[in-house]
Amino acid sequence: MKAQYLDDLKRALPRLAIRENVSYRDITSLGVGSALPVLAEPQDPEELAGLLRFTSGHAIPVFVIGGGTNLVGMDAPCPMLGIRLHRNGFSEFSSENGIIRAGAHLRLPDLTSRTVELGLGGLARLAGIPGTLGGALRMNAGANGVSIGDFIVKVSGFDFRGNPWSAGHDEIEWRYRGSSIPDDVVITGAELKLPAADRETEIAALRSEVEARRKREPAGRSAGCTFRNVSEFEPAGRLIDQCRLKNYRIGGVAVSAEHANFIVNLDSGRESDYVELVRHLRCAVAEKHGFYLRPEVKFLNPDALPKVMAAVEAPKINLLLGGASNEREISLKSGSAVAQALRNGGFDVTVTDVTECRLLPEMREADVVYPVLHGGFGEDGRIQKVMEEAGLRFVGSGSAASLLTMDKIATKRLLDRLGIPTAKWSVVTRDRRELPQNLKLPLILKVPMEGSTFGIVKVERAEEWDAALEKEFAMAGELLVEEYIDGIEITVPIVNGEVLPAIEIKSPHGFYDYDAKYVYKDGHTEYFCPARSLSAEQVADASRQAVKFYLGAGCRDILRVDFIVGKDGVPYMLEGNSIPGCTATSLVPKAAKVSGISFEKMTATLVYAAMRRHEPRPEPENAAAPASPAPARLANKPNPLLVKLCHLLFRLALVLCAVPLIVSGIQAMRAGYTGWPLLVSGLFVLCAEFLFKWFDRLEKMK
Ligand SMILES: NC(=O)C1=CN([C@@H]2O[C@H](COP(=O)(O)OP(=O)(O)OC[C@H]3O[C@@H](n4cnc5c(N)ncnc54)[C@H](OP(=O)(O)O)[C@@H]3O)[C@@H](O)[C@H]2O)C=CC1
Ligand SMILES: C=C(O[C@H]1[C@H](O)[C@@H](CO)O[C@H](OP(=O)(O)OP(=O)(O)OC[C@H]2O[C@@H](n3ccc(=O)[nH]c3=O)[C@H](O)[C@@H]2O)[C@@H]1NC(C)=O)C(=O)O
Repeated sequence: MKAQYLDDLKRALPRLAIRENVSYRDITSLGVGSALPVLAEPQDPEELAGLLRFTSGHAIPVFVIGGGTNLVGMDAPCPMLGIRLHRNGFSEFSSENGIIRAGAHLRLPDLTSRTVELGLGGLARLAGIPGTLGGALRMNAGANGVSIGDFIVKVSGFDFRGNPWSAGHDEIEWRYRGSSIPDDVVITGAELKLPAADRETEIAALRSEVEARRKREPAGRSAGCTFRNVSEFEPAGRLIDQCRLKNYRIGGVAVSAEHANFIVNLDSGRESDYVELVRHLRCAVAEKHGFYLRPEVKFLNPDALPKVMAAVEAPKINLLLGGASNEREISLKSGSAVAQALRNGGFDVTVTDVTECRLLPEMREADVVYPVLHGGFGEDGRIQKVMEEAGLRFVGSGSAASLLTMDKIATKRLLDRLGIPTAKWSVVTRDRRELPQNLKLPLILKVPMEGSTFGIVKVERAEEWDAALEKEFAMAGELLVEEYIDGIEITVPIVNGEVLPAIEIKSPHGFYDYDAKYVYKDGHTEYFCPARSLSAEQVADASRQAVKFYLGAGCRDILRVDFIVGKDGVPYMLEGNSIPGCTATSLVPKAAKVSGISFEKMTATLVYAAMRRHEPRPEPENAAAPASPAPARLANKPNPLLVKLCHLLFRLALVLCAVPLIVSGIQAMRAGYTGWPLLVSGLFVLCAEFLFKWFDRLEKMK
């Protein structure tokens, strides 16, 4: 059917090259679909501007087509007018003062070989990309770790109303396979700055890239990679391949036998076949790997992408970050990194910066809540309690285990109970502040409820004790004191009950404080994974103790357990972290990577662990969410004198009850009555305490 506006367009722009019913086989590399009703090919910027003024003035929808190497045509007639820049007016190539000016119609292989001829480097690794510069810029085309955006000085074009548009490198956000160049812009050219390079070397690099690509990728008709990679460690091609779907065919299209992320048109493919196959691959990968692949190709049909995405729905995750503790900044970084990893895996992620401990609507709406909060209410069990009470599924330990691992004094008590070696320790308060006599200097003073090494002070000499206490009492009224253990610091991550390789930490400060952990990044603190200075037995020993603590404390999903391996070779446990950091310098992702688990896989696995749990006691819909009370410190030890006094009084009360019973029993028996029940009851009451103690002992015997 002829487009109604066509005659008016021809009258308005008589020189404009217009083609009707152009087969998608002629204008796209994949070649599925029927034919594009109208294709306009402006020959210079002025004609392009005129065309855009006409289409916007007549409300005619348009789309831009470059080399067509990433496009999927449609079976039904396309309601949009296609605009393709004509070779004549948009293939400029010039070089002046180190700046290359190139037209948007130039194909990347052409652009690359011309720059290499001029002795310029940088682009050789992009030499095999078949699209035009325009398409490459819009999608920030890349290969082998290099993207076109890296070399751009300025991009120029026209917006869809026909007005000139341009933007400098820094005004554009260059993403993996995407840029912030507005959708309603036709790119006409760009300026690039390339480094000088040896011509012969670059020519050789270019040839080897083209050759490698020829071997790796299918020769038939395709639109390049179908899906974006989840990450460089989770390439879509491998994920599909592992589903054994090479050669899988629907109608006239099939998964390439050479590279599973390519779908090839076997000559008679329809758009509907292609969409069905993309849906099938997406479902298969979701089922086997738990990732929700996102298409890289562009569908002309506006209904196609929603249909593909509807094939399998990704879980909704509400990621909590920020918090109100000292560690807020770290949580913002960790949380953003986790959110990005989950998005790379195709999850539907909403991010909430929480500053108060309460239930929020987005938490209820999510399938899983993923708290990445360090310290404060995020890690001491309060937010977990709120979620448990609302029956929400969330990643990480529950409220009781969170509180236990956050509370350094409670942790010490548990370590003693479980027989896990730990530094000798004591507790000081404002009332009992003297240097514990049973501990040897140097000592470490710790604020019990702080994380990330906040509030840790080392006391080398007795004279430093009072000053150190003053500093620490500003943060808490009760402090943990422990003997300093000279040795090698290691940390053992546990993810879903699986122990990951231990990491050895070498801090420039002697001990791993906040600065060493976050401020100096990789440059100053050194990490070795696997640990380089310990024997396999020592690492195995630490791993066993870490698991003992993980189970003993009732933790789940994720835990990082810190140790110092002393000069005696014993791993002394310091503490557990139930929400360990996930920044660039964080340790759990490092260890996961060493054991072949990508960050994306690790975060996805944690989401699934939470999804499998059933949290009981759901609250009624829209119930008001009470602010959570501050947590009671775990096992706060009562005054021992008071306990002793109560015990004595209890014993006295027992004797006072027992004596009248025994006396009455004897008297009754003497008088010829059945007094023995009274006598036996009295004796029981008298012996009750000893009986309880005896039963307790029997129960504890293994
Ligand atoms: N790495 C590889 O091996 C491969 C990479 N590719 C990449 O795919 C992309 C395809 O390039 P190409 O074939 O030229 O593009 P296509 O013709 O396939 O068009 C793809 C999209 O690019 C946009 N586009 C194309 N030209 C322009 C322009 N002049 N101005 C504004 N937007 C434009 C359009 O986006 P919109 O619809 O949003 O306007 C269009 O939908 C490139 O990035 C290419 O490098 C392709 C195959 C293999
Ligand atoms: C093809 C495109 O870009 C390509 C680009 O050409 C190449 C070269 O740098 O790197 C990316 O492919 P890719 O990640 O699949 O790279 P490859 O080197 O082919 O494969 C990655 C890994 O997956 C494995 N792999 C790949 C395909 C397969 O069927 N089976 C398999 O196991 C490979 O063995 C390799 O270990 C880009 N794809 C994406 C989605 O980022 C495109 O954008 O259309």
